[in-house]
Amino acid sequence: MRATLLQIDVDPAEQVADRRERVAALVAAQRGADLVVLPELWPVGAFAADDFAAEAEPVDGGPTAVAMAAAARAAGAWLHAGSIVERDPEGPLYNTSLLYSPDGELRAAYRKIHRFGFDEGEAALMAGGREIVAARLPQTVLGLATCYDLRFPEQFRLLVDAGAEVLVVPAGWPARRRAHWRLLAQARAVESQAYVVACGTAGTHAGVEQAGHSMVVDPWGEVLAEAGPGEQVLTVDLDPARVAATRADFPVLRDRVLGIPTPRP
Ligand SMILES: O=C(O)CCC(=O)C(=O)O
Repeated sequence: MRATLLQIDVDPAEQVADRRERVAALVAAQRGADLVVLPELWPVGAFAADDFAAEAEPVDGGPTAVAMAAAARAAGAWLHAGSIVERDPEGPLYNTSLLYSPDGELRAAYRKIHRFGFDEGEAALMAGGREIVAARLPQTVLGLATCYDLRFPEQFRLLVDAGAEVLVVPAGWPARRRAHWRLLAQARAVESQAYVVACGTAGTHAGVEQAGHSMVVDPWGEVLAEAGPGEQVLTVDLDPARVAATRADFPVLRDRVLGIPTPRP
């Protein structure tokens, strides 16, 4: 299973509509990939909170959704289109990831559960999702999480319980915490005995330098491929059978002890 990560440079000098068109062409050019992955909030920038409301769009029929559905069709690949600022018809904004099949059908939408910003930015402006999302592909089962979610192992346990074998994590991770990015991606892979496909952005927007260094980690925790700091296309072959093999050879997930009550001193 060939995965291609598109680590996009989110440059505020580039208009959102221009970036959307450029990225759609880049996705469409990835023929031969089984799965193409984009980062978190690449149209607007994960830290461009002042622009969230203006750039918010619906999941059905919004400009990014339309462009990504067409790009998935052109590439003939599954497309995890990173995330958009979703404007729900009921009002709230969400940080929502979109997954398209090779025929351009929307197969899953995941609203980021853990909002980043400590009462500012995304945490103040967006609502949080309440649903664990896993999606079956012909080759494997994807588990969806976004950026800050990487810090919350309990979400990944629920994804494992939902059958996930490849954990896809689009991000807009700051360069300042690049060491955490690598450590957490490897930790989630080791504890889940699953692949982690972590795709971040490059460049600097809203004054926040991005970490880049998108990576694919295997179920043993080894980094199979890693990008540098700039815009980059990173392609890696995954073997979904390695997930079951790792879980069978070293069956820690089987040894989980559940239901121990939490003491209330
Ligand atoms: O957890 C972090 O250090 C970064 C999280 C983040 O930037 C985000 O979720 O947008």
